[in-house]
Amino acid sequence: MKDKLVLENISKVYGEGETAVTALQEVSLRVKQGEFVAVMGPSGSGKSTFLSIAGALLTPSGGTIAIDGRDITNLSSKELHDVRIHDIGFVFQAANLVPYLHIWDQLLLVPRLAKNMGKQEEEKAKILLERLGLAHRMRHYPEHLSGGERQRVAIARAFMNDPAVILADEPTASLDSKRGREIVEMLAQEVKTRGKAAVMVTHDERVLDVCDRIVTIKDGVLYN
Ligand SMILES: Nc1ncnc2c1ncn2[C@@H]1O[C@H](COP(=O)(O)OP(=O)(O)OP(=O)(O)O)[C@@H](O)[C@H]1O
Repeated sequence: MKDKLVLENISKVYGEGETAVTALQEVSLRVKQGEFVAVMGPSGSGKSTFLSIAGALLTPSGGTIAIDGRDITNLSSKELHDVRIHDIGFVFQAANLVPYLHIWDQLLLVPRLAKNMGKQEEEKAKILLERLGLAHRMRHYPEHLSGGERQRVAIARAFMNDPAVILADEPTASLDSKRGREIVEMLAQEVKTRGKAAVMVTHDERVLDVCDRIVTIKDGVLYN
């Protein structure tokens, strides 16, 4: 299978001089199409920094990143913005839904932002909502959904732009263990069916068996 996400020798130093903090040291990771990798590690070990760099939200101090075979390391901020809109789907700890949009518009916001709106996109949204058991919630606003339902909307939204890479930052943090597991299972299933590469930062040991591979970050060093 093809490598969809490749990070090579990534380092990140925050600040300068005496106050400089090395958050990542020569971290490398390859994620293949259809592969779901969990990243674990203690607080402050560099997990968020790693995910932000993989998601083109933060530029590394050294090393290279490629998504779907394209090197994105030295792109301009406008180009990185486009990479985030077209090539990456994010699922955050809290679902981060837009409070004043119902679920249907929430999903269609993605193609609208990417200026890629059409009948096909509506069809895609419909299929995702059905697959994630949300079809009957289409016209509901986030405040009227349960925590698990909100996370499922966040998952559907992450897949809307058909990205090469899915990045999830503790997606089960606000859920009880049963709901948390359901969410990760759904995420894994979509990753497999659609041939995405996924990386999930988690503290939740109960969902690790759903992942294909577990890596650990300690003091900025990644252990495979
Ligand atoms: N913007 C920043 N400026 C300076 N130092 C930072 C910044 N962001 C993170 N750090 C430092 O970099 C290191 C790694 O932080 P990071 O947030 O990546 O860890 P983490 O593993 O995600 O932690 P947690 O599990 O608590 O979220 C920590 O020492 C942190 O204090």
